[in-house]
Amino acid sequence: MPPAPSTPASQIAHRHGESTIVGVLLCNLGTPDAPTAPAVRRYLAEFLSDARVVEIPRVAWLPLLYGVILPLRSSKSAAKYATIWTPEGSPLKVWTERQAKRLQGWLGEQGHRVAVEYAMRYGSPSIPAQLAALRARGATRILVLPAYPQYSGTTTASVIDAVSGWTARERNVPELRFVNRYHDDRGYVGALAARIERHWREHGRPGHLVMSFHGVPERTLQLGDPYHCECRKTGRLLAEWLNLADGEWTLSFQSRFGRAKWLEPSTEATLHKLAGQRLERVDVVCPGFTSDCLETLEEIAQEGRAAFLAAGGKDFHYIPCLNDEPEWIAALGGIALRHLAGWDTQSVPDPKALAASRERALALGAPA
Ligand SMILES: C=CC1=C(C)c2cc3[nH]c(cc4nc(cc5[nH]c(cc1n2)c(C)c5CCC(=O)O)C(CCC(=O)O)=C4C)c(C)c3C=C
Ligand SMILES: [Fe+2]
Ligand SMILES: [Fe+2]
Repeated sequence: MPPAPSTPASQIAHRHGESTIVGVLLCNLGTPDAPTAPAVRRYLAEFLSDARVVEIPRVAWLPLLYGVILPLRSSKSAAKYATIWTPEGSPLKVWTERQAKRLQGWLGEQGHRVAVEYAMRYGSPSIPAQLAALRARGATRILVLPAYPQYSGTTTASVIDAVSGWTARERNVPELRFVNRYHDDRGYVGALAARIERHWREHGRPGHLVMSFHGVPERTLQLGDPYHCECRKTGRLLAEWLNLADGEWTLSFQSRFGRAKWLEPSTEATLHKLAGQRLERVDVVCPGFTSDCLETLEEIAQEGRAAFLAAGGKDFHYIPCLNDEPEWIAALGGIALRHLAGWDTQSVPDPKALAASRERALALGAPA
């Protein structure tokens, strides 16, 4: 909070010397406030007018967005959201909020004094609002932790843009660090493997595992976006961890949008192909999504299942996302701590340790 203009200078100086804290901002994509056409329209308008997401010149794209896409898609999408909505709200928001709370708890248990908040790139609570909230809690150093394990210009870089937009308007900018990726983090891949193995202990192993990642236009790969390579690496590491042979798993890309060519193979085509192979069962996991959301619960668990069964597939299991699994919270904590290295996050010092260090200092002749 900036001091009120009338605050005496002596008090301002005092406030600037107040104790500080390290903040962590867990940033996810965002989701509508309600499963209704107007709320979905507001959300999609903000999301799809981000030039990081749709890389088409604004003069060509905005008339198409406002004239065709929003009028057609908002109510169709709202009907899909209605099928996954929970009493507490949109699953993406519910899980992200829970992850932030659990991460705060985990870091506290490890003896770290850190303020954790969550934010949404589109919709609420916004990144600027939550950076301001961390500031209000006394954070002078902030780690920005996107909920995306694989870096993409369409997602991770857009979070960085939003943070930069906020700092451009601030006078006393906190120290900032960004986590750009953790696609090959042992904690993350291990938490995914634990999630899948638990499913297999309860239900047996499937004939085939599909790892479905959110797609992006193929052009982004040609332009140097590392997303495709990072998805492939996550897939390979996960398959190794699960001891899957080459023919036992497929990596695919879902959520195609628009007419351009997107990364392949598509999840839809992959499920269609597998349905024809007389396998006992196919499981689908979505490793790029750390929280269940519309893309996993509706597109995969509902639409994907229906398409697979309609094409002659026998049995389909959707394996839920990491959500608030304890292994995942510990992995997130490990990722945060590695990026916080050198920033003092220790809890209020133990009075005994303080007294002992004062004794040592006095013995060395330091002033009391
Ligand atoms: C228009 C192009 C899109 C790109 C590029 C894109 C990349 C991308 N998205 C995610 C994660 C999520 N996307 C979600 C929903 C969603 N995505 C797009 C479009 C693009 N995404 C749309 C239009 C929508 C909205 C839903 C719809 O109308 O179909 C979600 C779920 C949000 C929720 O509320 O549950 C997530 C999560 C990633 C990781 C990514 C690039 C790597
Ligand atoms: Fe998306
Ligand atoms: Fe989708």
